[in-house]
Amino acid sequence: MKNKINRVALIGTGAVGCSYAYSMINQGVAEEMILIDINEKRAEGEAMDMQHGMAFATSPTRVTSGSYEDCGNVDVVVITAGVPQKPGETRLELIDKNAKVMKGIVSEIMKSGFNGIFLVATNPVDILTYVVWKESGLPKERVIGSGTTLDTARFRYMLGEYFGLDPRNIHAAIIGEHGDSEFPVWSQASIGIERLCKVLERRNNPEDKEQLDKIFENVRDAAYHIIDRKGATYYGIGMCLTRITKAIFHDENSILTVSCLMEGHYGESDLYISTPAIVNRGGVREVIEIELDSKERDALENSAKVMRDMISKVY
Ligand SMILES: NC(=O)C1=CN([C@@H]2O[C@H](COP(=O)(O)OP(=O)(O)OC[C@H]3O[C@@H](n4cnc5c(N)ncnc54)[C@H](O)[C@@H]3O)[C@@H](O)[C@H]2O)C=CC1
Ligand SMILES: CC(=O)C(=O)O
Repeated sequence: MKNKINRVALIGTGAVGCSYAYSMINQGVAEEMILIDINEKRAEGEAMDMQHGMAFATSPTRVTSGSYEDCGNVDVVVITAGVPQKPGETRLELIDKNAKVMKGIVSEIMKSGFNGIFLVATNPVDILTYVVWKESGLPKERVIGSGTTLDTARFRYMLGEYFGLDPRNIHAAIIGEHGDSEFPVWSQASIGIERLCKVLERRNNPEDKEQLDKIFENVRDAAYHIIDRKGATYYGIGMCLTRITKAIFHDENSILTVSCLMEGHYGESDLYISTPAIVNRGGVREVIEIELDSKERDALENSAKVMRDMISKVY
């Protein structure tokens, strides 16, 4: 029996969208990708460019450019359309422009009869994922934000560098807003199968505390540091979006720090925020409410307040 064809529509073929598409075709995650952008010529040119590398792909992906009408039979719509930050600008400052863009896009997509999973990356991602959920009317499980997947990946990478270990052995997460109020869950971090607090005890290195605090600051401010240097960030998020898409198409039940709807989790409701969640073919199978210490609980409350204030500006 032939396997089901995995189809993705990508809305926004700018730096983030194309990094995602390039990563997707190199990892052979989907059989079909439709590239859509308000700038139709750009989407067409990007599709042509990617098609021309297909002879060397691990497995073939049919890449085409198209329009919103083509979204009717795709499984996942990934949204990376909208304006990015300028140097020094916060993600939250993008809300007015990008909320308008998002509402227009979702309305067009829903007219196509789309009934799959939305994966949103446009910033401010937690707020815009809420907007997509509201405007689409789709079940919460099927509207996911990339959230702090990228921040968690940065965190694991930098901790890996510090301890001289493979980042895949670092089990630690950044949660809350994908933005300035995000925070690390130190209380639950582990290295391999050992709790981080035990590792630190054993190392007994007086510099560790200060260095770990610095690592978090560098993670939180990474986008600013990169934007100052090269104008935008896109490869990291491209790989994160590929990772989430893979968890969906391979029905992985993987735990990722995506942005999900809170329904009483952590005492919060009616907002999207990042927390570990189980992702599979149905989208978010379960939001995991992890135990936080009192400082982390306060940080989550603060992030949630930022989200609520921003949502009240849109609705
Ligand atoms: N969630 C995350 O971790 C990250 C999110 N981002 C966000 O991703 C977004 C995109 O960033 P870049 O790709 O660097 O920007 P870009 O300017 O390179 O690309 C944006 C694309 O969106 C298209 N677009 C704009 N309005 C549209 C509409 N109504 N319909 C269809 N397409 C439309 C533009 O034509 C352009 O091709 C930004 O909001 C940025 O902040 C960027 C990095 C990480
Ligand atoms: C731009 C952005 O959201 C990031 O690189 O984290």
